[in-house]
Amino acid sequence: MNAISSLPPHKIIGVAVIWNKQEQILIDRRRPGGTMGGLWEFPGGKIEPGETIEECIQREIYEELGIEITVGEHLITIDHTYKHLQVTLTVHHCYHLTGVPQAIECDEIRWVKWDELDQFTFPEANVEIIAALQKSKNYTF
Ligand SMILES: Nc1nc2c([nH]c(=O)n2[C@H]2C[C@H](O)[C@@H](COP(=O)(O)OP(=O)(O)OP(=O)(O)O)O2)c(=O)[nH]1
Ligand SMILES: [Mg+2]
Repeated sequence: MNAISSLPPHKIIGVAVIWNKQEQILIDRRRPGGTMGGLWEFPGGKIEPGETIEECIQREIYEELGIEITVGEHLITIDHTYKHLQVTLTVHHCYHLTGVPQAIECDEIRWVKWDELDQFTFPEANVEIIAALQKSKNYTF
């Protein structure tokens, strides 16, 4: 195998940190079995051709959870290489507008406080997202 064919696939992902009025964040549990099955994540998914990252996030959140959100400021962009997969996660703060979140494409969903995130197991790439989030919250309050 040469160097090119051994490169893992690269996915460009829009990711949402969705806040509600109670200052909670929405997390979802990935379905068992698949890539990173059973781990918790911030909802989101792959960008489609011609889409901005904000449009991608809004579409994915409607498809996965059936809710409307406003996409707000950029939090962080993470490039991470897993064993068989490379991801670029572009993360935005988002605000819940309407609809009750439904587990359409995941196993389970939960609203949690930012300081409860440590109690859930996320993919490796999320360590930096959670650190950025906790840092920004510490500075806000
Ligand atoms: N949505 C989301 N994905 C994450 C996070 N952290 C993390 O490493 N990822 C990875 C897991 C997936 O490989 C990818 C998300 O893309 P996706 O949801 O479209 O991927 P998937 O594997 O579920 O879908 P597919 O390729 O089978 O269609 O990014 C996170 O916090 N949120
Ligand atoms: Mg997804």
